[in-house]
Amino acid sequence: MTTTNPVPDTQEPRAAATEAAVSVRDLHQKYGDFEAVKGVSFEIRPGELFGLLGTNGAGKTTTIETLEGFRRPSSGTVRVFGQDPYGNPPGVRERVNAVLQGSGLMEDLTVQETVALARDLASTPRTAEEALELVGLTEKTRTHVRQLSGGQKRRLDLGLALLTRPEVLYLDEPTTGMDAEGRIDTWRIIQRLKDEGTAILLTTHYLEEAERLADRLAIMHRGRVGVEGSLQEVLSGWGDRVGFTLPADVPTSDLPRLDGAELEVENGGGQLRATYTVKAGSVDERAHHAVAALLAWAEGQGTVLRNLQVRGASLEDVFLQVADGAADLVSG
Ligand SMILES: Nc1ncnc2c1ncn2[C@@H]1O[C@H](COP(=O)(O)OP(=O)(O)OP(=O)(O)O)[C@@H](O)[C@H]1O
Repeated sequence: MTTTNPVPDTQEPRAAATEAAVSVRDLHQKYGDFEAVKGVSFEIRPGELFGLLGTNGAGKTTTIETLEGFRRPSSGTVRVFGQDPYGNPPGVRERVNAVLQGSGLMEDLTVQETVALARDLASTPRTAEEALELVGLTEKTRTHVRQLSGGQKRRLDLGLALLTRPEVLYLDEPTTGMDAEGRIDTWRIIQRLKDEGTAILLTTHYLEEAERLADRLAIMHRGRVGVEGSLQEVLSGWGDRVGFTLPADVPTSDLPRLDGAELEVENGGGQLRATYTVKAGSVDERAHHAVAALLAWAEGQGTVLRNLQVRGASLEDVFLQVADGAADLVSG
């Protein structure tokens, strides 16, 4: 474990890396008759960041709130260090913290007063200086909360959550409202927490955030997980894209069919662009075979593949397919 912060001797040793810090098994959660979460399962180990992505209303916050112990599951189990977190019992309470969407900051307090108040409630907190330094608010100690920008308030929320040195940290859209610099700073802090062994559950609408930070991720839509796995697992299941501009004198119907590839033709700026999504064959070689077949076809036509591009699927491609309902319980 890489430790960039001093950890006092009074700290309990962190759980062994093989033991799940957080475990969610077939979680269902209902609001009255409406089922917001429909069978979600995942685990998070110490030092691991699990990214929970999804469309609006997919059930991410409901899942986090259940893990936090605000709600009992309608069915299924959630465990934090092997314990039921409902009601935030001792044994869970001291080891977990969260940055939630609606911050409970008191606008009339200064940053310093806010941190002091939170420290009073913690058993072995970081110093105020350390927490504020971690989130880049050292120069704002005397500023009133109401005078902080939206992004600075998110940083303060994170600083408060870090005071208790949580072993499990729930981050519900922690960088919403931050500028690009603030977001990158926050990613550094989150990376540091991971290196210290913190198990992190992150929800975000910024796909790049998940790409940078998540060891594993799931994309939810309407209460279900559409895809789950490491970034590489999630992307490799969705094929490589081979695209080119169709020569003006070649009709779409002349485009070749490739085994295991779907063809789409789009009109962009008066030009037709053909894109093959190649899913069949080995992940390492399928793009090569598709390009070779297309080059042979072009040569036979006496033409060239203009603006030829080859790329793997992006997380955005996968997200959009899940949101479209095209991905139904596909796992990496
Ligand atoms: N207290 C509640 N009572 C009834 N329905 C609720 C309640 N809270 C959430 N819902 C519904 O449950 C579904 C899941 O909501 P949730 O907030 O968990 O989604 P989310 O994935 O966090 O969404 P977003 O990305 O928009 O924040 C939504 O359809 C929402 O309207």
